[in-house]
Amino acid sequence: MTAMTAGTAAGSATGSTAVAVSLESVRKTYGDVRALDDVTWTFARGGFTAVMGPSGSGKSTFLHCASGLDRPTSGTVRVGGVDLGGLGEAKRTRMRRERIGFVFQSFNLVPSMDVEQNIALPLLLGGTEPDPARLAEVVGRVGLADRLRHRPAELSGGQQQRAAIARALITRPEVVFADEPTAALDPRTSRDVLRLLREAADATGQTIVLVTHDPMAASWADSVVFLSRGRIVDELASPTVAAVMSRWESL
Ligand SMILES: Nc1ncnc2c1ncn2[C@@H]1O[C@H](COP(=O)(O)OP(=O)(O)OP(=O)(O)O)[C@@H](O)[C@H]1O
Repeated sequence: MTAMTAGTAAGSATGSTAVAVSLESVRKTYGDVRALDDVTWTFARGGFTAVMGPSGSGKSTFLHCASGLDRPTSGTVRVGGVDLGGLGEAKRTRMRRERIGFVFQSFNLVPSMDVEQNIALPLLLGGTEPDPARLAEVVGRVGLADRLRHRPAELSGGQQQRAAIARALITRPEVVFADEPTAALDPRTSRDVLRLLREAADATGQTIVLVTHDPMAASWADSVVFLSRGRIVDELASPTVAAVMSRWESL
């Protein structure tokens, strides 16, 4: 299969032309290893895209570079039109906190804080108190209203991930990056988490980029992009579990 050098994922299906995230000729090398090899891609606003590929194909590197957690060796990454490469560390940190949401496999909640404090953390770190109405809305959406005074260790894995999703959404970020968010969850709990991400795209026009190994999780997306050896090699629109598995076989 030949490498695709450009593409528009997900949100193109909605007719939106606004770009949430773009990568242009992005490379990331570690010594001799080309973890990302000339990747050019755009994520349209309001789309839900899954990123799949074999182990070592560059998925985490892709997510880290696209979200500003890491800097590419060369190339340009823009979030909401802002060139991340042109920002100093303080501005990049602020951009990540205010305009980008993150959800990780291991939840990454602060153990000493209760659920409400964890959800409000991006705002507290920025020196602002959460708006009570916004907090109530997000807490209601993830179904944790009766757990606000609990610490993470007192919650199930699914509840912890729902708290992490609320934390990712509290600032109304334009894009949410999720790295294997369902890998530690059972199928039913995984569905709850994926439904929340789907709703974030459908109801509030947020852009979702989901790295996953799981065809079922990928089938919740509008589109799947496949990475192989640091390059985007395929895209599948309107994915079904069977279609994802079939494409996967051909990678
Ligand atoms: N910090 C690093 N130092 C050296 N090599 C790295 C580093 N991070 C990633 N790599 C290499 O870059 C390539 C892509 O790694 P990456 O973690 O992005 O793949 P992945 O698709 O996310 O893999 P997995 O599904 O196993 O998590 C691999 O060859 C990996 O060994």
